[in-house]
Amino acid sequence: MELQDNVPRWTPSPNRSPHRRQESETDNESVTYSQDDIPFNNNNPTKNFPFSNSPPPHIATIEAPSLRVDSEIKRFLEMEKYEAPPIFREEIKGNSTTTGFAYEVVPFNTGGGNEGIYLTWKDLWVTVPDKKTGRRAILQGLTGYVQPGQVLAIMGPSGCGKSTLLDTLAGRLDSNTRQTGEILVNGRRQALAFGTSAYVTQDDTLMTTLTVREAIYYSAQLQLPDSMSRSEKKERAEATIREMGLQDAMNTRIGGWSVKGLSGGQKRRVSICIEILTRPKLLFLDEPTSGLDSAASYHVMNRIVQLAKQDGRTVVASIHQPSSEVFELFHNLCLLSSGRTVYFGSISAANEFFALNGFPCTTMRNPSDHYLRTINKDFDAMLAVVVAVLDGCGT
Ligand SMILES: Nc1ncnc2c1ncn2[C@@H]1O[C@H](COP(=O)(O)OP(=O)(O)OP(=O)(O)O)[C@@H](O)[C@H]1O
Repeated sequence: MELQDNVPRWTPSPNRSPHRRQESETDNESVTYSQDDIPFNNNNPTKNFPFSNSPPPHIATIEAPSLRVDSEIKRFLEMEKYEAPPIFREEIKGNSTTTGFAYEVVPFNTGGGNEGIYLTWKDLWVTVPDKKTGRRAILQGLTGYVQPGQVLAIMGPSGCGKSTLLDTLAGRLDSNTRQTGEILVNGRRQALAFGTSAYVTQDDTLMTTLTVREAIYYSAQLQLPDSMSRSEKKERAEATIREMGLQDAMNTRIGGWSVKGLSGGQKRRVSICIEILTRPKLLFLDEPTSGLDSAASYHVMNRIVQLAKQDGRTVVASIHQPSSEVFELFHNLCLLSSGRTVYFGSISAANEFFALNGFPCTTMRNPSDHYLRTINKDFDAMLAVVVAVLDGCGT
């Protein structure tokens, strides 16, 4: 199948769209789509899962998904269109044999001062032991970047590899995993210097008997360097509490299952506070909004985005199912499915990308719901059974 230059590799051509198949079996007819042509269809659930491994007959003509980076990142990665800083061009000259685009395209600052962190990864593979096949790939050739002042959201169905990608980038993989590919910090293969990054895990492991003030103060005393005086550490702790909007809860006990204390959202913010006390330039957040209602999620994410913008921090966050409001806070989106990149690019271009590929998001729909539902194939087997049963009943 011939592909147009500017469309992603896995794009089904309009002539081979499943929707067109339903309407006509002749390949020469031209078909146009409106937004309403391709809604999620409860009467025909199979229509909703274009990335099925074994699609039902009427969508069998879709190309097998060779999921790669989207056209947006490809555009970004084209050197001639990218105004690279001089030092960056020198780097490329010195590596003329380098073919990977992470080297060639990502703007970075090589200064060692207070500049932010440009993190890029290229052709990242992670495998784990597997009884049947020896090893199983859980990340398959991922490529992407995140830059200072921006928040990258890693999204995808459960088990697609979000936490694994986060762990890989943060250098926290389990010992039974194997990793290949490149991770570059400011354009170079180097380990993150001590104190430059922080990782907020999914679980809030906090001392339930402490108040917010105590938890953050003690953490500041323990984490901050000896070169800082006691009062400077106290000042830093207070500033951080304010940054995360916890000043009104300063004297509230954290609490747990037996003693009521902070709300779930406040606990998340205390966990984040503790990790950002040292002012890390790079922040990894695993599901920062898990267990939070949409208002609390918005509050937490909004604070994080503000912190990224105001201090030029680089933030990578895995996130399950953000509301529209939360989704719009992010700068870039890395959408994964079964360990592969489905989409990598700006939040604003994601809609165009899905529409271009025959799955436009209707205006009233939450875009993140739409993308996740479009790429999720976990329940295809069940849906195929349902369709077969319905067919058997003559419905
Ligand atoms: N160390 C490991 N050994 C074996 N399998 C692993 C390991 N780490 C991850 N996996 C598997 O890799 C897949 C991806 O896991 P991961 O936790 O990254 O997914 P996720 O997208 O974060 O999921 P969720 O949204 O449910 O938290 C899963 O099938 C998981 O079982």
